[in-house]
Amino acid sequence: MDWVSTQSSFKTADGPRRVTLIGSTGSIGTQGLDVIKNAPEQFSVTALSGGYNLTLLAEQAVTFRPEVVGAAVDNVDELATAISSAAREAGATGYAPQLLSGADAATQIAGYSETDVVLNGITGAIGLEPTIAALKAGHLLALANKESLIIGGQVVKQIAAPGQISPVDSEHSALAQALRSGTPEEVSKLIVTASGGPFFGYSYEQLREVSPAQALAHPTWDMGRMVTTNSATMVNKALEVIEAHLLFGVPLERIEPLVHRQSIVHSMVEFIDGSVIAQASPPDMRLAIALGINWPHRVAGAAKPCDFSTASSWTFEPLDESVFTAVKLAKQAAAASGTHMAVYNAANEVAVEAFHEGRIRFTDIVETINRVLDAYTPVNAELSAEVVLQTDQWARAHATALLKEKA
Ligand SMILES: NC(=O)C1=CN([C@@H]2O[C@H](COP(=O)(O)OP(=O)(O)OC[C@H]3O[C@@H](n4cnc5c(N)ncnc54)[C@H](OP(=O)(O)O)[C@@H]3O)[C@@H](O)[C@H]2O)C=CC1
Ligand SMILES: CC(=O)[C@@H](O)[C@H](O)COP(=O)(O)O
Ligand SMILES: [Mn+2]
Repeated sequence: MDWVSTQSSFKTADGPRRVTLIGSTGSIGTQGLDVIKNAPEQFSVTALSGGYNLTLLAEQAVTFRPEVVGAAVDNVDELATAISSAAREAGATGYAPQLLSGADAATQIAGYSETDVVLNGITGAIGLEPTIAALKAGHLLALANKESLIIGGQVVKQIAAPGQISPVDSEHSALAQALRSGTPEEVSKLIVTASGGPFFGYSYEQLREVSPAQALAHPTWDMGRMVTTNSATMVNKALEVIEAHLLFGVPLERIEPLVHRQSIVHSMVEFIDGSVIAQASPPDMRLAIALGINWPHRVAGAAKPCDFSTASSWTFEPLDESVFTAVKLAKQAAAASGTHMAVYNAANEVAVEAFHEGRIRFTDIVETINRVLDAYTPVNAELSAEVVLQTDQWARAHATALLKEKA
């Protein structure tokens, strides 16, 4: 527990927090704006960064009136036109934000100085540069984009001040809350719960035949395409085990996945006296987002609590690691070197796209990660963001070539 302080020693502004949202048009981003809309006395929006959904981004901009708006599109005029037309439709006048566009817009916006908190809700390795920019600018980083921490590893940890990252991933928010119950020396185990995804109980042979539509039918959460697919392969749980290790400094052998089909207990900490502290709430990311952007303080009414007035059951069962090998593979990769997880993640991102394009089977996703890791030899260079990004590029190219051979 060396890094995310359970009480947060990181100094944030007193009073209302100014929030920058990276990936504002996605699942995390839109729920983040919902949290802010419901607590206007606690938060304001400084900057919004989206990808390609300019209609939604422009609507958000006109509603929340941030100082800066950015999109991934190449031409800034497209963004300007979208905002003018959203303003006209809403009858809004006199709003002229600073506009940014292109591949670098999210990073520039994450580093924009006039803010207190950056919610990073982008998907994938492209979140690394915004994560680093937010940390270097001295902002609290409410981190949903787990990939940036996992691939950045020690590079990100060295840039972050103690308590500068607040977890938004539901399991890590739960762990951070449970860890408030004891000292680092008193922690014996982190238990990371998993819904089990849509294919819980499937054999390997059954998994070979599943379709993209089936993989996107998550039993409990409504999320973006990448994280939903990762839940189905258990790559999401694999990434989350490594994320917990990096956030809380607990050794990998003392972090375990546990299937909990209801997604109500979001994770648990076992202490040395045999006590287990769990965090429970119905599956609603607004709770973790609200706590993340307001860390370490709770936001009243952020989400509904469990309803214990009617009978319900919570179940817990081990993950079948003979069928779902992603967690074991990630633990091996994370132990191998500081860049193996960048390879793991990049190979996964390429394979997930190929699966959704109908080019490979579901079981080929983890198989591809395995094969790219097997082919990887770390470069003999000091670990840096550049080395991580070069490794990411190598792994993408290698995975792409492997999948071409397969076709
Ligand atoms: N959704 C959830 O409940 C949870 C998500 N997470 C994590 O949070 C992160 C976000 O997930 P989620 O919200 O589901 O993902 P989504 O796919 O719903 O959203 C991704 C966001 O990133 C934007 N984006 C895509 N490409 C670019 C680009 N090149 N430059 C800038 N922005 C870009 C998208 O913009 P646009 O749509 O405009 O193209 C969108 O705003 C992931 O790391 C995920 O693992 C963690 C826990 C729960
Ligand atoms: C909501 C959230 O944090 C997701 O990362 C969630 O954990 C996905 O569910 P799985 O447990 O199925 O991976
Ligand atoms: Mn999660």
